[in-house]
Amino acid sequence: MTTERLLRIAVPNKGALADAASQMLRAAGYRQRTDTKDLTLIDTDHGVEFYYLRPRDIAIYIGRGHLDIGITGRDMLLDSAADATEVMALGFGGSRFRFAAVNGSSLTLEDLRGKRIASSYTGLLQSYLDEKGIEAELVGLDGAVESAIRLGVADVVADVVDTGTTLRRAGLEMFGDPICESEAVLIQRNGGGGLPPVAEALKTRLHSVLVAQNYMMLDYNVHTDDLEATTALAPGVEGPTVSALSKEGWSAVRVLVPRKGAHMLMDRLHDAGARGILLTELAACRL
Ligand SMILES: Nc1ncnc2c1ncn2[C@@H]1O[C@H](COP(=O)(O)OP(=O)(O)OP(=O)(O)O)[C@@H](O)[C@H]1O
Ligand SMILES: O=P(O)(O)OC[C@H]1O[C@H](OP(=O)(O)OP(=O)(O)O)[C@H](O)[C@@H]1O
Ligand SMILES: [Mg+2]
Repeated sequence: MTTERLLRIAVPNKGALADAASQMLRAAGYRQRTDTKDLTLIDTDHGVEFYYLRPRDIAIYIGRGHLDIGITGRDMLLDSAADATEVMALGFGGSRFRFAAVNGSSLTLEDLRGKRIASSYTGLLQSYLDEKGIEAELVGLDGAVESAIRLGVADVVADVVDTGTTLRRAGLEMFGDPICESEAVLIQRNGGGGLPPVAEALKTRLHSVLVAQNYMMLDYNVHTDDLEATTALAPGVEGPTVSALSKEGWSAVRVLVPRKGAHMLMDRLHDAGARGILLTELAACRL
């Protein structure tokens, strides 16, 4: 009998992605560590082993073939230039990578020529500048990049922006187009061969969590005369489930609807004759 090896999965151990990554894996049915000092966790039921690592290092481990699959930020994957590729966007940890300078400087991309630009993402930054044909001096810093201008080490910064609070507090303004639109992504080695079969189960389960987050279940009752109109408004994925109600001439309808616009849809269904409309959360979902 052959025993399949465990699938080695990298998960951010700290920072902006760590909690949400573990939560998503839990929602997909996997065990997750309960003590943040644990470096690994084996889930034998699912044939997987989790390694909790710095998000910046995850693409390196995967690109060099020491781990199979993992969660990191798209910006970090691109910055690393590792031999790894994005498999699935995971819908959390959204941020933009932007240029910023002192308030009122009103710089443009062209003004970057010959400037000193501080960043923790010099790989990503250099590729962008090369693509735009701009030569500048890059100053690599580990973090808290927003202070680099005030401290005189750089003229401009390129950094991760979420709410923009950190930039505002540092008296900086963004300029130019976003260098990268990032979010948490599932990554694997380029080529992707040789993974244990449970890798496919992981992708399916994560996808099912995304669907469950993006869709809701809608139930309503409707008179048969209005059924065509209401099902046209909410056709579902493969068509709604329609069952007979004990009340003569009425049907019960159950249908999956996108979360976005669900309340607007309830109003329109009501106008079209639907009654007793219920909107409920999905815990998980396989389409
Ligand atoms: N405030 C934020 N909101 C959303 N995403 C963020 C935020 N800060 C960072 N990220 C994203 O999370 C990922 C990991 O960044 P994070 O800040 O956790 O790592 P780090 O800077 O290496 O570590 P740390 O900040 O803990 O020293 C990156 O893809 C980044 O774009
Ligand atoms: O737009 P905001 O909502 O303010 O978020 C952006 C800030 O969050 C991150 O900082 P982090 O706490 O990760 O520190 P670091 O810069 O040292 O990595 C990022 O580097 C920005 O500084
Ligand atoms: Mg950070």
